Amino acid sequence: MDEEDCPELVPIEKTTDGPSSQIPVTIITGYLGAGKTTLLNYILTEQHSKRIAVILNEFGEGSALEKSLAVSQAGELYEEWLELRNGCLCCSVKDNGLKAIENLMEKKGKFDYILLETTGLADPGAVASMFWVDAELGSDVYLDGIVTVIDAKYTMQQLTEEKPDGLVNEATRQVALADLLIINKTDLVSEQELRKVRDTVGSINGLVRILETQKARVDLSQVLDLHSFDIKDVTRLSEKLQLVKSTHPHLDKSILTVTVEMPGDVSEDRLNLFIQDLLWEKNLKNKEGSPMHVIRLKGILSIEGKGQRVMLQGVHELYELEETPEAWGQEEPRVNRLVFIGRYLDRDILRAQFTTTLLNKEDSKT
Ligand SMILES: Nc1nc2c(ncn2[C@@H]2O[C@H](COP(=O)(O)OP(=O)(O)OP(=O)(O)O)[C@@H](O)[C@H]2O)c(=O)[nH]1
Ligand SMILES: [Zn+2]
Repeated sequence: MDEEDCPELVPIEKTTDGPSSQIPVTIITGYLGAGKTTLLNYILTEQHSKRIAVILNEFGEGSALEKSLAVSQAGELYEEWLELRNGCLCCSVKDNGLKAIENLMEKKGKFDYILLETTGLADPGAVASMFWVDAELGSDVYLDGIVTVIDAKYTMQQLTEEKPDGLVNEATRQVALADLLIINKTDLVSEQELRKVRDTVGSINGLVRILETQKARVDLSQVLDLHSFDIKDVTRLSEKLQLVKSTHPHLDKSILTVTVEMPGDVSEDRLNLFIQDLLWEKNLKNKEGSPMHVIRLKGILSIEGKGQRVMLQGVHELYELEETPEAWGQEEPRVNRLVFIGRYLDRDILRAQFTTTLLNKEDSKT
């Protein structure tokens, strides 16, 4: 096999006994200056009963915590964790936060939630993927969700920014990967501008839940414990996937959401081939000949020989199929629902291609 073409990625087998014994991590992402640190400072200073550990990518100007933390500022990387009055822990790092999480785990027992801020230009997919592939980290923590903060005033400009290499820009990637989207700085725009932002981000990511804020003042319960990647709440996921509609592009060359729904059972082998063709080989093309580029993939599947619903999760080239505790009912029609978020996606072609994973009568005879 040609090693160059084929990434060394395999579907992940879960080795732990589920998320219950692990600490949830929420990734907070968003373009430069959108309000990520404001959100985290708000959470840190707010009274709540949770013991949250926060990893800031670095302290911005005028941060409420800046003064107290200057004391522990040693070198490039703050190794020191500051314990706040409300029981939270805080540190700041300059590189990606995974090292910080590893160090943090030495303080296990002192906190029950981790919030990780990425830098404004980070690809949250890359950060998210690390939780999946880093087995050592993965046994201590699990990814709860990706929260993207956007700036109501500048987001349209950021989403349309052209990258010289023709790649998807960071702002769009962050919106595409979000499980929760916070439209911040609503004080700076009119109701009309806000509606445009809402419609545009909704056209990119048809799955995302949207909140609107000033100074990132959110209800914490809407941000934490989303269970976006695990099988904790399959019923809700199934219902949610039923409601998601394919979207129409609002911006040139934009990313959009495509949904495919098909009754029947799929063959697990053919399903893996379909996903790998799409995510790894990238040999599915749209009508114009551009290779489809999937950023986020989610689904509930009915796999041959399995009594339980199977959940599909994908971020960039990584994906996972996991059997859920929820069984198909006796009389219930078995149906597959998939949601794709990405660029150059063509619904008809995806549907046609997905059909090849379905079992027909011939198959079931053999
Ligand atoms: N007008 C207005 N300004 C806000 C709001 N929320 C945050 N800001 C300001 O926006 C600036 C950037 O906020 P940060 O929280 O540092 O943004 P960030 O996303 O962490 O920025 P980077 O880490 O540098 O990418 C700060 O000066 C905030 O005070 C808001 O709702 N309205
Ligand atoms: Zn920040």
